[in-house]
Amino acid sequence: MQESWNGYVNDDDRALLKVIKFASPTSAGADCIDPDCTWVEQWVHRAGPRKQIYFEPQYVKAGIVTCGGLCPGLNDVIRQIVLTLEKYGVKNIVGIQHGFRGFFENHLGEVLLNRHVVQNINLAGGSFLGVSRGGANISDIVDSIQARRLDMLFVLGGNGTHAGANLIHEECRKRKLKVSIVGVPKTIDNDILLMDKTFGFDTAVEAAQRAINSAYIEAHSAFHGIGLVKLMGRSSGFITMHASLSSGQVDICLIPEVPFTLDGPNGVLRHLEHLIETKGFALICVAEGAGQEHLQQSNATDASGNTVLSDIGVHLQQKMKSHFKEIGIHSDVKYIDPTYMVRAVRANASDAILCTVLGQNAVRHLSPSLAFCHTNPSISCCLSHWFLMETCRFMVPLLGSVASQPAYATRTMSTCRYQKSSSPQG
Ligand SMILES: Nc1ncnc2c1ncn2[C@@H]1O[C@H](COP(=O)(O)OP(=O)(O)OP(=O)(O)O)[C@@H](O)[C@H]1O
Ligand SMILES: O=P(O)(O)OC[C@H]1O[C@](O)(CO)[C@@H](O)[C@@H]1O
Repeated sequence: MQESWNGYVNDDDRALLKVIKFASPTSAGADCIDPDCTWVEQWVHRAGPRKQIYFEPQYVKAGIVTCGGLCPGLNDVIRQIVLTLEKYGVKNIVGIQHGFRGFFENHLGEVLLNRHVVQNINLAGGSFLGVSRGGANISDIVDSIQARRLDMLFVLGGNGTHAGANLIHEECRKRKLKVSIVGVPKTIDNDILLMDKTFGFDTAVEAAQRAINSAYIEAHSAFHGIGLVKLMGRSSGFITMHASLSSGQVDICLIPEVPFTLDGPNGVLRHLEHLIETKGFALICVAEGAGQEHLQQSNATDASGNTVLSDIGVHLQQKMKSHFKEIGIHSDVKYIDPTYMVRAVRANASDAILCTVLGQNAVRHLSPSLAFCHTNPSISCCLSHWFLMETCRFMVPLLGSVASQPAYATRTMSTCRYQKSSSPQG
């Protein structure tokens, strides 16, 4: 007899990662593996509630950790993971404080989590558990996982965090520990090409509008005003581009993917002169990673090994001031750096929904066949399908950029949908 629809995802369900078959490498956005653009299907496990789960919820101890930089929506994901775990009957849920450091810095105790504790944490930005960079001593972390008797660990973070999560998973396998490591990709920069959109990005773009609008008003009101806004984006310009496009006020948008010259007939400074001559004012939006070639590099790295960037905003501000002084034209430069103001805010409605479904699906996939799959899963949404992807695929090489991925417009414009289920897993 045919089984009726029950709201569960079949373990053999798959989602297709890429849906366009390019006919030619010259087609817009084509990323072909050979000159014939041979079609390679990439199927991934579909995410969602499973009929059978591996763990006995009442005996499970689950941990949650947030690593890297802040991102709007972290609290929404933490909250939803806790609420969903509780729906399954898991009672022992703990938060690890301040990223991977919380595993072995003894003064950072576990935070007990339940629906009462997390009920309102989504009303604030930041991470309820705290974040940190550095401190990924894998062996110590796995010792700590063993000592704490964790059965599952939800790791929220970016490419560095996923590299760490992958190593933790491998170490657990080596020690034959039955610990399920689940990654939840987090990057405010939205530079994971496999996903429609990462949580926090939408909020950051929206929050950046205030800064852009203020810079516009300052520039517009001043005599020969030039407004300059610096936004986040270490190696990708998605926030800057989207914030500029949506504002409709930006004259010059500078992103890491597109090199530019400052001086000369095609330089930014010459174009500014033109804008001042013709419009009377100008507005520039720059991503923090743009134009690094114009600056002295320090070779310094942060605690996680990320390159510390030189300040392109301050550099542009100085260059513009001295340029207009040199050519004897008055200018009034107003510089706004709202970097942390767009990152520390609470998630907007669209990100809140994205985080809710991410949190739910991160918990839901723990079926017998997937709980300890060969490579640990990370949860994502692509072309409206929620899917599970090996965590290692979220590491550095898959990070995207505007220029290297012209197809980004379709990627960021498609939206994630979710199905509500009335089952306990729903
Ligand atoms: N290659 C790596 N292998 C193992 N652990 C890593 C690696 N890179 C970074 N980590 C660890 O992962 C954690 C977070 O890394 P990082 O600070 O680079 O942030 P991220 O996850 O990339 O997020 P963000 O997008 O905010 O930068 C840190 O504890 C760091 O030590
Ligand atoms: O100052 P922090 O906390 O190291 O974070 C800065 C970095 O974090 C990011 O926001 C990514 O999370 C980058 O865009 C930025 O370069």
